[in-house]
Amino acid sequence: MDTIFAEATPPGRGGVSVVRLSGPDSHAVLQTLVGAVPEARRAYLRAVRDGDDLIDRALVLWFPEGHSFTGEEVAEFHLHGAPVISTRLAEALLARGLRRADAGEFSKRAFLNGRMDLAEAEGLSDLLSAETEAQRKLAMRTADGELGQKADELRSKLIRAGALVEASIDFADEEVPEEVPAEVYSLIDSVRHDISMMLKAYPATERLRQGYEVAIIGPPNAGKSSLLNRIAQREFALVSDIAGTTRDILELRTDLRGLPVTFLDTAGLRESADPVEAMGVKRATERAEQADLRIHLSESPDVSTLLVDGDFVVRSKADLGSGNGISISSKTGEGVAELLDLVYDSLRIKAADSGLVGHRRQAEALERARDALDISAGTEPEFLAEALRAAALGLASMVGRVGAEDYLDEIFSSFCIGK
Ligand SMILES: Nc1nc2c(ncn2[C@@H]2O[C@H](COP(=O)(O)OP(=O)(O)OP(=O)(O)O)[C@@H](O)[C@H]2O)c(=O)[nH]1
Ligand SMILES: [K+]
Ligand SMILES: [Mg+2]
Repeated sequence: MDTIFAEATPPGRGGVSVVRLSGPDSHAVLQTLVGAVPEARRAYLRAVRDGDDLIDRALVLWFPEGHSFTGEEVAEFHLHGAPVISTRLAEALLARGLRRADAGEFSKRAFLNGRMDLAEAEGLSDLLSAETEAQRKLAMRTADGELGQKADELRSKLIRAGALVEASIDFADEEVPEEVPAEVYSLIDSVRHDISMMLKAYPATERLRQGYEVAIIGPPNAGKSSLLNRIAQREFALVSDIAGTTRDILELRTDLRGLPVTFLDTAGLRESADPVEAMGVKRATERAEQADLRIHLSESPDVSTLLVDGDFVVRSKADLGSGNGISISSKTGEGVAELLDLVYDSLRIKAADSGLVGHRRQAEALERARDALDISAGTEPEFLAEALRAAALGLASMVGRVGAEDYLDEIFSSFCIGK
């Protein structure tokens, strides 16, 4: 392993800028730059010098091997937050043979050194990209190792069941038939139950992690773009009295009381001779079908073919006249807050079904464990033992204890530089 470094704080001016080093040369390089290396894991104010040049007076931390984020020797410089200072330090580090870290390389080293499992790394990546409170909570649980703990709990049950089965094989002789103790089946049942609960919650967890989509659809001139602008509280989409104004899908990312919700403004739905508008209508239809919810907006609500249970049928331009059902006016703002309440309530119910497994990779590993445990009573002990081993392997791969190689690049490249 070589020694890497990166600015851990975002580039630009700020109060403090943190530069982090990791690898076997960290101690030696730190010593050259600051003289006496600080006591482990304590912040010391030190003059950072490259020869005669005083680069900065900075807080310096030293983490010995085995006691750091990456598991390697790590040093941190908390510099004054001016880009010229971190650039000057980078120059001094490059001159001493250190290399700039790739995106996610610190975390990848932490994984390779057993400082975190793969699910924790995925959680960390989610945490860094979380935009709302609900996403933060979800990511924090995974980053904190909850999934790994769960996997260990289930694996130890399978290992116990496996040991009981092996014992029954060893003790069986020619005359006495092999008898699998009842405890084996109760252990398998309990693991199967927990796995199926986790898999059941997977789609809801994945949705919450990625964020929800709410499509605003309806005929041309219904006021869809006007509603989007009301929600955005700014002139985001083009509005005009010409039918067919919106063609592309516009995405408005919002934080709806802690839930990640992207509202989609779409082309007005109608048969159009204009090929460009027709493309817009096709896109609108396809995207609306995939959305978590649809707001069917029109001046005189009628049932659209895209209506799905749980959608909202909403009358627009309430300032121009009254009618039944949910109605809004994007001109006066009437009814918009109430509509957002309804959307929030509906998505909150979906979010409440979420669990811990929110990545396809994790779910697929869990499915392998589930499938391996699909065994009927009276299965030969040898087969049973093999099935238990396969299921334990599925759980181990869920947290990357085995078979992680294929995913490393994909997972860690999504991190930022310096993480
Ligand atoms: N009085 C009134 N007029 C509205 C309201 N909402 C939208 N309008 C008007 O209705 C017309 C169409 O509004 P848009 O928001 O462009 O409608 P749209 O559904 O996005 O239309 P397309 O993109 O063409 O499908 C514009 O002239 C808006 O000013 C409303 O609440 N009250
Ligand atoms: K319009
Ligand atoms: Mg529009």
